[in-house]
Amino acid sequence: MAVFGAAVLVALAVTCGLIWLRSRRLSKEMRDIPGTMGWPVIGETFSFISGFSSPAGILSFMRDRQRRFGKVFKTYVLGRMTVFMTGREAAKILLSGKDGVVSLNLFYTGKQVLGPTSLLTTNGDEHKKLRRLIGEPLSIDALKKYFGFINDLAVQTLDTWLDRRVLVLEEASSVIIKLFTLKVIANMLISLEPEGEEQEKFRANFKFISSSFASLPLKIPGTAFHRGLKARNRMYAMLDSVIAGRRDGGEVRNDFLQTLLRKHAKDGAAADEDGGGGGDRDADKLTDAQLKDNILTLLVAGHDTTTAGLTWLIKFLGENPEALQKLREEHMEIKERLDGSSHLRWSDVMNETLRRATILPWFSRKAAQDFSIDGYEIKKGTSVNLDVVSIHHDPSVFADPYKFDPNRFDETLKPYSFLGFGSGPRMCPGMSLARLEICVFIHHLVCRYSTPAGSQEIKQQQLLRGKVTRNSYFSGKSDKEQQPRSIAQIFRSLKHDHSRAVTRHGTIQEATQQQQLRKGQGQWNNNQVAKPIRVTKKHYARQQWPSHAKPHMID
Ligand code: HEM
Repeated sequence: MAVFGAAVLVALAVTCGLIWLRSRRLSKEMRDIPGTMGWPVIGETFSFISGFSSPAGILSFMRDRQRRFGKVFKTYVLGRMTVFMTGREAAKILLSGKDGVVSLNLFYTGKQVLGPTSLLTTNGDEHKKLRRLIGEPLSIDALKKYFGFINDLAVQTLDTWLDRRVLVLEEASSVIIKLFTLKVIANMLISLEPEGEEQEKFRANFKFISSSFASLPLKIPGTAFHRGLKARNRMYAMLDSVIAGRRDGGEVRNDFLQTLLRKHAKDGAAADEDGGGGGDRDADKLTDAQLKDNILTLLVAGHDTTTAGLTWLIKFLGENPEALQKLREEHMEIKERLDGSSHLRWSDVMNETLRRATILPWFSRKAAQDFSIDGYEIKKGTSVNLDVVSIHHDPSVFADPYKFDPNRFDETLKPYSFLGFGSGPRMCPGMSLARLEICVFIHHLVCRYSTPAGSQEIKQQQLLRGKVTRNSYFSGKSDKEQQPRSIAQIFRSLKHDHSRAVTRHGTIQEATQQQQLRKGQGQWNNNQVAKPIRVTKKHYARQQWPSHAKPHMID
């Protein structure tokens, strides 16, 4: 076993060394681009991680280098020579997709887990075709039918907080993921029931898949990558059986999978794994392999991001009572009008959250051809990253950029200045679903947890008294016993806890990435997003908290 371990370590060291040498050669070829490669093999990875972990987040790493080298600089981080660039002009070149200048740059582990026909592993015409075929069931109109399910689940999830005296932001995030975002997306894609054995199996497999995405590329039993691939196989077996059930005519559901199965059946029959045999007409149909790869892709890309968006939104609202009050007034009005068929219209607060939090801090691409930017030549094959955090905090576009000010979205923004959902051919196809989920959740949050009129000072008894049940909410009853809960109190504790987390570890996202590094899972994918840090019942019982997630007792 020890010999085997040593052999793996030697192989890893040799691979890292070779990658480093290749990167040095590339760096020499691009000697005009300012920047530093840092230490041999490690490069600037430690500064990158420590910048990431600072209160200012990745912005501190970027700002420091932008001051020294300018808007385009090279560095060696996370096992790659990479060129960071920022600004609206760079965004236009990298995101507009014009002339196929760049392609998406996913880590090896991500590619293997998501499969060769995922939206995230394809480029060019193949990618364009997939976007077209998959995008339709994610349009606003197509999503209307999920409103009822999302609405019920939001209410149920919020019910779990009703009797709490303490809410830790990381825990809130974990509840949101477990009870809301993951269930919404699994139900919307394949009608997975929110409770039961199948849901449990699905969640367990999904957890392995999620963590393998950002692991070391070792396909050895016991490693996160190996576990992830195994879980992927189990997930695909489950999808195969669901697909077979639908085709046998046993089950007809009103979900994403059914829409695609109906649309992409070959002459009324099933599409084959090979995707061939049907002539030109079938070139525009999805194969089963494409269907499965992309269901998994939507799951992976769709639930962590939405969870992070919701968590940050809760944090910012807690810190900005004025915005919270305005939002509450707006949503109380919506609530008056809500008759099951109205839609929620609200976006500024969410856009401002996505600007300040910048859930995907940089977008990773690979130069598909030589191109120039700001007078610098970028060679084909170079890893290039668009630093979105700096764009979102550019004072020439966003005055007082660190202020949480939803009103700034009342003005028309300059092109490529807000990239919360990206832009161009890779713009987020799940944007409408994410907006719907967040909007419905926040609607119930601000309507049900209230600050007593005219007072920001909430008494503990008010917080603990009474319970707003789902029925009483929908029946419109609002007697004192049913409206006493204070969102301000909860937010105050969230703010307290999160400011600690931010001070010690940067952001929720970074804290998680650090955890993964500590666990030896090494590198992460650039597109990785926030994961909850678990605070379990045991922690409460023993009063032992993960150091960055100590809860604040309200009383
Ligand atoms: C608040 C929630 C979300 C945020 C902030 C977000 C953000 C983004 C951003 C910035 C991109 C572009 C990345 C790039 O250009 O490299 C993207 C792409 C993507 N998103 Fe989202 N997203 C969210 C929710 C969702 C949901 C709910 C889904 C699935 C239903 C989803 C699926 C995807 C996919 C598949 C891509 C890749 C598209 C492609 O490469 O063509 N996202 N997302």
